[in-house]
Amino acid sequence: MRASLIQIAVNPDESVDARRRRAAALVRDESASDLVVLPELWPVGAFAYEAFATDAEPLRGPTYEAMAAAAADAGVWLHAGSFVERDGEALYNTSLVFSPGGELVCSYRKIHRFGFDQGEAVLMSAGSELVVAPHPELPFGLATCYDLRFPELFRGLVDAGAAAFVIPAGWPERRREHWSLLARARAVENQAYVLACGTAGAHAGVEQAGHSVVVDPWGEVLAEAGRTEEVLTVTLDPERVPETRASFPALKDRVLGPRAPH
Ligand SMILES: NC(=O)CCC(=O)C(=O)O
Repeated sequence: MRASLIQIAVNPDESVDARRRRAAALVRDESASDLVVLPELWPVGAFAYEAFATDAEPLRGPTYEAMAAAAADAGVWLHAGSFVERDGEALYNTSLVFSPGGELVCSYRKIHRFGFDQGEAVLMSAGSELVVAPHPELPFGLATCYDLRFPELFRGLVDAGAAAFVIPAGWPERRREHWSLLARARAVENQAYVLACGTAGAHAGVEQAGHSVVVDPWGEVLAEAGRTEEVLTVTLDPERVPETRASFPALKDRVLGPRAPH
Protein backbone atom coordinates (compact mmCIF):
# COMPACT_ATOMS: atom_id res chain seq x y z
CA MET A 1 0.00 0.00 0.00
CA ARG A 2 1.45 3.33 -1.06
CA ALA A 3 0.86 6.55 0.90
CA SER A 4 1.78 10.14 0.05
CA LEU A 5 2.01 12.96 2.58
CA ILE A 6 1.79 16.40 0.99
CA GLN A 7 3.78 18.78 3.16
CA ILE A 8 2.40 21.90 1.55
CA ALA A 9 3.88 25.33 2.32
CA VAL A 10 1.52 27.78 3.99
CA ASN A 11 2.79 31.30 3.40
CA PRO A 12 0.87 34.61 3.58
CA ASP A 13 1.79 35.62 0.00
CA GLU A 14 -0.55 32.95 -1.44
CA SER A 15 -4.33 33.37 -1.25
CA VAL A 16 -6.54 30.67 0.22
CA ASP A 17 -8.12 30.11 -3.22
CA ALA A 18 -4.76 29.75 -4.92
CA ARG A 19 -3.53 27.32 -2.27
CA ARG A 20 -6.74 25.32 -2.56
CA ARG A 21 -6.21 24.96 -6.31
CA ARG A 22 -2.56 24.05 -5.78
CA ALA A 23 -3.42 21.46 -3.11
CA ALA A 24 -5.98 19.87 -5.42
CA ALA A 25 -3.39 19.65 -8.22
CA LEU A 26 -0.88 18.09 -5.84
CA VAL A 27 -3.46 15.46 -4.82
CA ARG A 28 -4.20 14.69 -8.49
CA ASP A 29 -0.46 14.14 -9.05
CA GLU A 30 -0.54 11.31 -6.48
CA SER A 31 -2.89 9.02 -8.39
CA ALA A 32 -0.37 6.17 -8.00
CA SER A 33 -0.94 6.19 -4.24
CA ASP A 34 -3.65 4.45 -2.22
CA LEU A 35 -3.79 7.09 0.48
CA VAL A 36 -2.95 10.79 0.23
CA VAL A 37 -2.68 13.10 3.24
CA LEU A 38 -2.70 16.90 3.63
CA PRO A 39 -1.81 18.82 6.82
CA GLU A 40 -3.76 20.79 9.43
CA LEU A 41 -5.55 24.03 8.46
CA TRP A 42 -3.54 24.34 5.25
CA PRO A 43 -6.11 26.69 3.60
CA VAL A 44 -5.69 29.42 6.22
CA GLY A 45 -2.68 28.47 8.41
CA ALA A 46 -2.80 26.88 11.85
CA PHE A 47 -1.50 30.03 13.58
CA ALA A 48 -3.35 32.62 11.45
CA TYR A 49 -5.90 33.13 14.21
CA GLU A 50 -7.13 36.48 12.92
CA ALA A 51 -8.30 34.79 9.69
CA PHE A 52 -10.16 31.88 11.30
CA ALA A 53 -13.56 33.57 11.40
CA THR A 54 -13.30 35.26 7.99
CA ASP A 55 -12.06 32.15 6.18
CA ALA A 56 -14.37 29.69 7.95
CA GLU A 57 -16.49 27.48 5.68
CA PRO A 58 -19.48 25.19 6.12
CA LEU A 59 -18.65 21.48 6.12
CA ARG A 60 -19.58 21.17 2.45
CA GLY A 61 -17.89 24.41 1.40
CA PRO A 62 -15.15 25.20 -1.14
CA THR A 63 -12.47 23.06 0.54
CA TYR A 64 -14.84 20.10 0.69
CA GLU A 65 -15.79 20.54 -2.99
CA ALA A 66 -12.18 20.88 -4.18
CA MET A 67 -10.96 17.90 -2.18
CA ALA A 68 -13.88 15.62 -3.12
CA ALA A 69 -13.18 16.31 -6.80
CA ALA A 70 -9.42 15.80 -6.38
CA ALA A 71 -9.92 12.47 -4.56
CA ALA A 72 -12.26 11.25 -7.31
CA ASP A 73 -9.98 12.41 -10.14
CA ALA A 74 -6.94 10.75 -8.55
CA GLY A 75 -8.92 7.67 -7.43
CA VAL A 76 -7.32 7.74 -3.98
CA TRP A 77 -8.35 7.68 -0.36
CA LEU A 78 -7.77 11.26 0.70
CA HIS A 79 -7.30 12.56 4.20
CA ALA A 80 -7.74 16.19 3.15
CA GLY A 81 -6.17 17.63 6.30
CA SER A 82 -8.27 20.12 8.21
CA PHE A 83 -9.98 23.46 7.62
CA VAL A 84 -11.92 25.97 9.75
CA GLU A 85 -15.50 24.71 9.79
CA ARG A 86 -18.34 27.04 10.71
CA ASP A 87 -21.40 25.40 12.22
CA GLY A 88 -23.82 28.12 13.36
CA GLU A 89 -21.87 30.39 15.70
CA ALA A 90 -19.22 27.75 16.41
CA LEU A 91 -15.89 27.16 14.64
CA TYR A 92 -14.19 23.76 14.55
CA ASN A 93 -10.84 22.47 13.33
CA THR A 94 -12.33 19.77 11.10
CA SER A 95 -10.65 17.02 9.08
CA LEU A 96 -12.25 15.35 6.07
CA VAL A 97 -11.63 11.86 4.66
CA PHE A 98 -12.80 10.98 1.14
CA SER A 99 -13.10 7.64 -0.64
CA PRO A 100 -11.53 7.08 -4.09
CA GLY A 101 -14.99 7.86 -5.51
CA GLY A 102 -14.92 11.30 -3.90
CA GLU A 103 -17.55 10.54 -1.25
CA LEU A 104 -17.08 11.85 2.27
CA VAL A 105 -16.28 8.82 4.43
CA CYS A 106 -15.88 10.59 7.77
CA SER A 107 -14.97 13.86 9.40
CA TYR A 108 -13.24 14.62 12.69
CA ARG A 109 -13.39 17.74 14.86
CA LYS A 110 -10.11 18.26 16.73
CA ILE A 111 -10.60 17.41 20.38
CA HIS A 112 -7.60 19.12 22.03
CA ARG A 113 -7.38 22.77 21.02
CA PHE A 114 -3.99 24.47 21.15
CA GLY A 115 -3.19 27.82 22.76
CA PHE A 116 -4.05 27.51 26.47
CA ASP A 117 -6.00 30.76 27.03
CA GLN A 118 -5.65 32.21 23.53
CA GLY A 119 -5.73 31.38 19.80
CA GLU A 120 -7.39 28.16 18.73
CA ALA A 121 -8.25 27.28 22.33
CA VAL A 122 -10.60 30.25 22.63
CA LEU A 123 -11.65 30.75 18.99
CA MET A 124 -12.62 27.16 18.19
CA SER A 125 -15.01 24.73 19.81
CA ALA A 126 -13.77 21.27 20.75
CA GLY A 127 -14.83 18.05 19.08
CA SER A 128 -15.80 15.12 21.25
CA GLU A 129 -15.96 12.06 19.00
CA LEU A 130 -13.24 9.51 18.26
CA VAL A 131 -13.19 8.65 14.57
CA VAL A 132 -11.64 5.67 12.76
CA ALA A 133 -11.70 5.77 8.96
CA PRO A 134 -12.68 2.31 7.63
CA HIS A 135 -9.93 1.98 5.05
CA PRO A 136 -10.23 -1.62 3.78
CA GLU A 137 -6.53 -2.43 4.20
CA LEU A 138 -5.50 -0.13 7.03
CA PRO A 139 -8.23 1.36 9.24
CA PHE A 140 -6.81 4.62 10.54
CA GLY A 141 -7.66 6.77 13.52
CA LEU A 142 -7.93 10.53 13.15
CA ALA A 143 -6.07 13.01 15.35
CA THR A 144 -4.90 16.56 14.72
CA CYS A 145 -1.63 18.23 15.73
CA TYR A 146 -1.84 19.09 19.48
CA ASP A 147 -3.86 15.85 19.93
CA LEU A 148 -0.49 14.11 19.51
CA ARG A 149 0.34 15.05 23.10
CA PHE A 150 -2.61 13.10 24.55
CA PRO A 151 -1.89 9.34 24.48
CA GLU A 152 -5.31 8.37 25.85
CA LEU A 153 -6.90 9.55 22.60
CA PHE A 154 -4.71 7.15 20.62
CA ARG A 155 -5.42 4.23 22.95
CA GLY A 156 -9.11 4.95 22.46
CA LEU A 157 -8.61 4.84 18.70
CA VAL A 158 -6.84 1.46 19.01
CA ASP A 159 -9.81 0.17 21.00
CA ALA A 160 -12.04 1.41 18.18
CA GLY A 161 -10.04 -0.63 15.64
CA ALA A 162 -7.27 1.67 14.41
CA ALA A 163 -4.19 0.02 12.88
CA ALA A 164 -2.70 3.40 11.96
CA PHE A 165 -3.05 7.05 12.90
CA VAL A 166 -3.16 9.88 10.39
CA ILE A 167 -2.19 13.16 12.04
CA PRO A 168 -2.33 16.40 10.06
CA ALA A 169 -0.46 19.19 11.81
CA GLY A 170 0.79 22.75 11.68
CA TRP A 171 3.60 22.13 14.16
CA PRO A 172 6.08 24.95 14.81
CA GLU A 173 9.81 24.58 14.26
CA ARG A 174 10.40 25.63 17.89
CA ARG A 175 9.05 22.32 19.20
CA ARG A 176 10.17 20.03 16.39
CA GLU A 177 11.89 17.61 18.79
CA HIS A 178 8.56 17.02 20.56
CA TRP A 179 6.86 16.30 17.23
CA SER A 180 9.39 13.67 16.16
CA LEU A 181 9.54 12.05 19.60
CA LEU A 182 5.77 11.93 20.12
CA ALA A 183 5.12 10.53 16.64
CA ARG A 184 7.43 7.61 17.39
CA ALA A 185 6.01 7.16 20.90
CA ARG A 186 2.43 6.91 19.61
CA ALA A 187 3.56 4.27 17.08
CA VAL A 188 5.51 2.18 19.59
CA GLU A 189 2.99 2.22 22.45
CA ASN A 190 0.07 1.36 20.14
CA GLN A 191 1.95 -0.88 17.68
CA ALA A 192 0.42 1.10 14.84
CA TYR A 193 1.58 3.06 11.81
CA VAL A 194 1.83 6.81 12.31
CA LEU A 195 1.47 9.10 9.29
CA ALA A 196 2.08 12.63 10.55
CA CYS A 197 1.83 15.37 7.94
CA GLY A 198 2.96 18.90 8.80
CA THR A 199 3.23 22.13 6.85
CA ALA A 200 6.24 23.95 5.45
CA GLY A 201 6.62 27.72 5.27
CA ALA A 202 5.81 30.40 7.83
CA HIS A 203 2.57 32.21 8.58
CA ALA A 204 1.55 34.65 11.33
CA GLY A 205 5.26 34.83 12.18
CA VAL A 206 5.44 31.13 13.07
CA GLU A 207 8.09 29.05 11.26
CA GLN A 208 6.72 25.60 10.54
CA ALA A 209 8.70 22.47 11.39
CA GLY A 210 7.85 20.45 8.30
CA HIS A 211 9.48 17.09 9.05
CA SER A 212 6.41 15.08 8.18
CA VAL A 213 7.13 11.54 9.22
CA VAL A 214 5.92 7.98 8.73
CA VAL A 215 6.67 5.53 11.53
CA ASP A 216 6.06 1.78 11.43
CA PRO A 217 4.43 -0.25 14.24
CA TRP A 218 7.88 -1.11 15.66
CA GLY A 219 8.77 2.57 15.95
CA GLU A 220 11.12 2.75 12.99
CA VAL A 221 11.01 5.89 10.90
CA LEU A 222 10.23 4.82 7.32
CA ALA A 223 10.48 8.29 5.82
CA GLU A 224 10.93 11.83 7.04
CA ALA A 225 10.66 15.13 5.18
CA GLY A 226 12.84 18.19 5.50
CA ARG A 227 11.53 21.70 6.23
CA THR A 228 10.47 22.81 2.76
CA GLU A 229 7.47 21.82 0.65
CA GLU A 230 7.67 18.21 -0.50
CA VAL A 231 5.68 15.05 -1.02
CA LEU A 232 6.76 12.13 1.15
CA THR A 233 5.91 8.76 -0.37
CA VAL A 234 6.16 5.44 1.45
CA THR A 235 5.12 1.83 1.08
CA LEU A 236 3.20 0.38 4.02
CA ASP A 237 2.51 -3.27 4.75
CA PRO A 238 -0.79 -3.50 6.67
CA GLU A 239 0.16 -7.03 7.84
CA ARG A 240 2.96 -5.51 9.94
CA VAL A 241 0.36 -4.35 12.48
CA PRO A 242 -1.15 -7.74 13.44
CA GLU A 243 2.32 -9.32 13.15
CA THR A 244 3.84 -6.80 15.56
CA ARG A 245 0.91 -7.09 17.97
CA ALA A 246 1.14 -10.91 17.90
CA SER A 247 4.91 -11.21 18.22
CA PHE A 248 5.20 -8.65 21.06
CA PRO A 249 1.71 -8.72 22.62
CA ALA A 250 2.10 -5.81 25.05
CA LEU A 251 -1.41 -4.51 24.29
CA LYS A 252 -2.77 -7.73 25.83
CA ASP A 253 -1.07 -6.88 29.13
CA ARG A 254 -3.08 -3.75 29.72
CA VAL A 255 -4.35 -3.57 33.28
CA LEU A 256 -6.12 -0.21 33.24
CA GLY A 257 -8.93 0.47 30.80
CA PRO A 258 -10.37 -1.93 28.25
CA ARG A 259 -8.04 -4.57 26.86
CA ALA A 260 -7.42 -4.30 23.15
CA PRO A 261 -8.76 -7.31 21.24
CA HIS A 262 -5.54 -7.66 19.22
N1 LIG B 1 -1.74 23.58 15.85
C1 LIG B 1 -1.37 22.94 16.93
O1 LIG B 1 -2.10 22.11 17.45
C2 LIG B 1 -0.01 23.27 17.46
C3 LIG B 1 0.46 22.30 18.51
C4 LIG B 1 1.80 22.70 19.07
O2 LIG B 1 2.38 23.68 18.67
C5 LIG B 1 2.37 21.87 20.15
O3 LIG B 1 1.72 20.93 20.61
O4 LIG B 1 3.50 22.16 20.54
